[in-house]
Amino acid sequence: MIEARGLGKSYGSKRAVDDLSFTVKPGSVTGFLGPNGSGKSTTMRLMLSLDAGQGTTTFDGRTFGELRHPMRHVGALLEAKPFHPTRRARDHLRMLAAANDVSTQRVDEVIRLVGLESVARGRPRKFSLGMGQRLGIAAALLGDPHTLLLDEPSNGLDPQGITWLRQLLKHLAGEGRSVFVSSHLLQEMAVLADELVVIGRGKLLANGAVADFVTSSGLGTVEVVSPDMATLGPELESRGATLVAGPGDATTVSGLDAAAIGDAAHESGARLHQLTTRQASLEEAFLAATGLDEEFRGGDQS
Ligand SMILES: Nc1ncnc2c1ncn2[C@@H]1O[C@H](COP(=O)(O)OP(=O)(O)OP(=O)(O)O)[C@@H](O)[C@H]1O
Repeated sequence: MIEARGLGKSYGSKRAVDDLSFTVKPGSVTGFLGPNGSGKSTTMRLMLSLDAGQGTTTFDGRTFGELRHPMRHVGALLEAKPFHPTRRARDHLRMLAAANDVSTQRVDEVIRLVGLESVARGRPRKFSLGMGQRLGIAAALLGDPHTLLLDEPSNGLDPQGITWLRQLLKHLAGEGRSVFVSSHLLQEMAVLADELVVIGRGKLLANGAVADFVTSSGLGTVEVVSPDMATLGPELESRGATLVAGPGDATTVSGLDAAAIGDAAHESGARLHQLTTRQASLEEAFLAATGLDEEFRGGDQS
C-alpha cells in the first residue's frame, strides 16, 4: 500500500504539486493521469524523496528513506535511459544488484523477462528508446519489489511491447503488488488500470476505481427506440434528460440512466423497443475532468 499525504512542490512562484494526497492499493494497477505539465513526474520524484518538497509518502508504512534495501521494496522507472551510455546493459544491472544485495542470477532473470537477452552485452548508447525502456523496467524489477512506480513506461514501446508491458503489469498486480504507472495513452490505461489518480495543475481531481471515474463524469448516454417518442420525449425532458435525434431511428438520451428511462416509459404508457446504455470512454471522462486544468492547449484546426 502506498499512502501519499500532503505532497507539495514549488518552482519559483509556480506551484507544480499542491497538497496532493492519495492511496495506491496492492493487488491492482493504479493509473496516474494528468495533462502535460500537471505535476506527475514531480509527484513521483517527491514520493521517492528525490526532490525536496512538502508531504510524506509511505510504502507499507515506511518512507523510501527508511527502507534498508529500497530496490527490494520499491522498483522505480522515472526517466528514459537512466543509465550510463557505455556501460554494458548486463553490467549496469549487476552493479545495481550488488548495491542492493540482489543475486546475479536475478540479473539474468530480469534480462530474460524484458526480452533483452540478445543485447544484454551491448552498450545502451546503441539502444532504441523502447530497448532503453525495457532496460529501465528490468532495473525496476531487479529487487522483486512489492511496489512499482513507473513514469511513462510505455514510452517508445511498439504495439507488441505495449501489449507485453500490459500483461506484465497486470500479472505483477495479480501477485498482490502495488503498481503505480503514469501514461498519456488513455486507451491503454482504460484496459490496463483498475484504479486511477487524476491530477490537474498539481491538484488531485480523482482517486478511485476507473469505472467510478467514468460513471461520475455523467457522460454516459442511453439510446432509446420507442414508437411513442412523442409521449416519452417530453416526459424524459421533464425529468431532466437531454434528447438528441439519432443514431438511425433511436434517440440519444443523456442525464438519465436506463432504469430511470424504463420507469418513465412505464409510467407514461410509452412502448419501448430498445434501450441501449453507452458508457463514456475513459478519454471522454478524462477530458471532461481536466479540460479546465490543461496548461498547454493546442490551437483549433481551422
Ligand atoms: N526543474 C524544474 N524547474 C522548473 N520548473 C519545473 C521543473 N520541473 C518541472 N517543472 C514545472 O513543474 C510543472 C510540473 O512538471 P512535471 O514534469 O511534474 O509534469 P508532468 O505531469 O510530468 O508533465 P508531462 O506529462 O508533460 O511529462 C510544469 O509546469 C513544469 O514546467
